Amino acid sequence: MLPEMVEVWQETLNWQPTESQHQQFQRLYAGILAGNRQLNLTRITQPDEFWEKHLWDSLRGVASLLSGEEKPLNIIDIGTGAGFPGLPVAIALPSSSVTLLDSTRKKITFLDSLIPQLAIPNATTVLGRAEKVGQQRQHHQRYDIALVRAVGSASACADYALPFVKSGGLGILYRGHWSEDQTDELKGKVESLGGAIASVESFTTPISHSIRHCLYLRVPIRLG
Ligand SMILES: C[S@@+](CC[C@H](N)C(=O)[O-])C[C@H]1O[C@@H](n2cnc3c(N)ncnc32)[C@H](O)[C@@H]1O
Repeated sequence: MLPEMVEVWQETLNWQPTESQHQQFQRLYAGILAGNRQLNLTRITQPDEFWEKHLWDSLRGVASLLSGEEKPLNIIDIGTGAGFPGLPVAIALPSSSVTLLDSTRKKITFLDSLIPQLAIPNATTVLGRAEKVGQQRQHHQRYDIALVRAVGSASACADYALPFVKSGGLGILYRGHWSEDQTDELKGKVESLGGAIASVESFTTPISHSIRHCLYLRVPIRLG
């Protein structure tokens, strides 16, 4: 069973799951544990660790969207693996559409069986490589937000994410340790892709106090 962590959600993200969202998180945890018996999906299986690294960390990247009235957004999670950060985001933002993209067929097959069990009607999957799918008409510059966690270097993640992002939208890169020098190094890359580094947020996770960063890459509003 996952811990409820009501106060921690509230204090750290100014948000807490409803009872039905908490049940969806429980079903997600059970589904990942069951999937892990056949597939090597994640090393993170203990309840507290799963809560922190898969649920809380996934939602920390979109914290600013959680409180207040939800605006329906088109979101893609690139290299989603077993569904992170995309599935917790789809549960927390039920008015938004979340596309889960991965290049590994067995991961997408797993997600296709998991999504109906979790009753998440706003999540769908796409099988393919980000470099290719991001150039397809139905995906190119179609998303308000592109999320990328643990898929490669920051430069590669920016390369994957920004082609999906529409004018005025955001690429969100989930990183561990990060330095100002790395921001300076990434700046040219992001600008060559037509974006800008809007902000870098640094935080510690609530249980293990691990250091994390989120990089917010803005695609400017294109005129004309
Ligand atoms: C280390 S896992 C991270 C999974 C998840 N984002 C997380 O944080 O738990 C990386 C995933 O990215 C996928 N991947 C790697 N390169 C990719 C690409 N070019 N396009 C789409 N998916 C890719 C892999 O198949 C794998 O499932």
